[in-house]
Amino acid sequence: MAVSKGSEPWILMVTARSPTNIAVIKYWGKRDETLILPINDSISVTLDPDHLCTTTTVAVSPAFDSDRMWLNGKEISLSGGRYQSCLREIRRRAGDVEDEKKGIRIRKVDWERLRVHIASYNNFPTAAGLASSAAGFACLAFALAKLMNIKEENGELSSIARQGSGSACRSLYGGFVKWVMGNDASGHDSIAVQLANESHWDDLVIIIAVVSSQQKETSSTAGMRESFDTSTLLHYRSKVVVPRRILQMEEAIRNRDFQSFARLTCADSNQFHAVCLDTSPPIFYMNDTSRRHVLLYSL
Ligand SMILES: Nc1ncnc2c1ncn2[C@@H]1O[C@H](COP(=O)(O)OP(=O)(O)OP(=O)(O)O)[C@@H](O)[C@H]1O
Ligand SMILES: C[C@@](O)(CCOP(=O)(O)OP(=O)(O)O)CC(=O)O
Repeated sequence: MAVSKGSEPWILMVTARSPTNIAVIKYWGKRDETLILPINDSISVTLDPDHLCTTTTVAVSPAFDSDRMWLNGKEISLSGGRYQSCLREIRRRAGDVEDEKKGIRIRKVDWERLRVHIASYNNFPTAAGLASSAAGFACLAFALAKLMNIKEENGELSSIARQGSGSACRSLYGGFVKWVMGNDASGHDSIAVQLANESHWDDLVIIIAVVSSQQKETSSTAGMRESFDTSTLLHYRSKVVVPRRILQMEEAIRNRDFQSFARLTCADSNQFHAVCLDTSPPIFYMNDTSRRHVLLYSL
């Protein structure tokens, strides 16, 4: 039983902050939509949390009668499969929690019954192509894991964040991160691993130019589903191009070889947009400003 010394209803809270990550070899396409298992490995750079980040507070109290969430101040529904998967996976692993000062003791079994409230803020545009789902679900998984005293083992937290949004598994680590696609149908081997920490290449500067803060017309989830179903280029890319590029990108990062890093990043981003164009009906994520910049950087 969850108990407290006093008669007042108690509340326990945890606040966490997670940065977003930008893929330099992109994830686009799932082999399993429910578990969120990708068709290729991907590599990203995690940004400094002082810039683009999510801040999430999670709270538990016997006074709460349902799980609820507010995103950027507005209540959102938690009925979507992704939020439910994260909550279920976290509750399954929850441990005992004791707060001696407040006189609160929560046993492992209590977590099935106790409800949580979640408040999350992104300090950058949501659903606009800046990986809000990555920072958001990484932060959610991390904050809930702290609240419920979960011991992180073998990338388990990255596997839970992945079930919220694929790219989120990479935001749990700083520096350069690879999401290994894995082979197993259970998804246990589809986790993120750190390739190099944030100090490895500390004179690398990332500039984020926000060319539009409007919500995208096609979400990443819907877009990659349509590409998977209709684009032949996507399947060629995932089987032939990406495995080669992953090795080249790992080498470029290891050697801090900016020429190769920039060339591969631009080539992979352009191929991702080519896959979107090869999708039926085609998807356009670039606007006139981003198109002008792609031309500028290719010169
Ligand atoms: N802080 C957050 N906490 C939990 N979920 C979030 C948070 N921020 C965004 N999301 C979820 O992620 C969705 C947006 O994901 P989507 O992949 O479409 O856009 P993005 O991640 O901003 O861009 P991209 O994937 O192209 O980089 C939102 O509609 C919401 O469901
Ligand atoms: C273009 C991308 O940013 C797509 C990210 O897609 P999401 O991770 O947002 O998709 P879901 O797994 O369906 O939530 C490339 C990348 O981050 O690797």
